[in-house]
Amino acid sequence: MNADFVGALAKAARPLIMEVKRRDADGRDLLGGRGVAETVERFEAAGAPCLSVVTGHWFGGTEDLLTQVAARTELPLLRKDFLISRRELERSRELGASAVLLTAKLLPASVLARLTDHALDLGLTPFVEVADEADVAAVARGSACVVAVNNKDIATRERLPADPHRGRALLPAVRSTGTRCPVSASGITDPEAAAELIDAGFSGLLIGTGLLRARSVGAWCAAFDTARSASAGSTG
Ligand SMILES: O=P(O)(O)OC[C@@H](O)[C@@H](O)c1c[nH]c2ccccc12
Repeated sequence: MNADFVGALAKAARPLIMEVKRRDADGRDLLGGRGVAETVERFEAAGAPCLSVVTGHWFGGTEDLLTQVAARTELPLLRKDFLISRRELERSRELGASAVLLTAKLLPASVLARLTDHALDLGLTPFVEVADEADVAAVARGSACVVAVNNKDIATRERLPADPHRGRALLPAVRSTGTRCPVSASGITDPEAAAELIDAGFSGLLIGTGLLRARSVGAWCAAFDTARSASAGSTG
């Protein structure tokens, strides 16, 4: 269905991209015995505007996981994988993705630009992940992209703890790409910290582990809402 990913995120009451991921970087199960259908239902019930689906094998993902999620929801889907070719982007669209991960750290700038253009030609939103200023400098067609700061490092296969300050420090550079949609991704587990990132100026957050491990996604989101209204009250 390839629905509008950025539009859905922009109008969401809770701008949380909720992620379906089978395992963490150390191979520990994240679905907690739930099936894909139940996981999608939990996220939809909590008002997710869009979902991320990890098809990357580091995290126990497969293409079939995207097919399964796409069969169960109309929400716009981000395919999270280390995509490196035009063919993979075409395949992502066939499988039902609306947005595709392009990892700046992994791709030479010219390839990143070419894949960004190809994604846009296919009607897919480029979700460009950056981790430092050099990555940000390589972003092409920023105004048409989601630009997401990854708080973890792919060089260590995301096994080391996240650096939550990375996003704040990089935000001015991220904005200078022209993106309408700066996102903070990875390692966000606590609703108060999530609310602070929105306060700091991110338009969306991508959260996998924190929500998959939450006993109740609804309660996590309610705590997020409370933390946001508390900070809105304190700033006037
Ligand atoms: O589970 P976390 O810490 O909330 O992280 C989500 C997401 O950012 C992470 O899964 C991710 C970041 N970069 C990726 C690249 C491929 C697959 C997955 C990812």
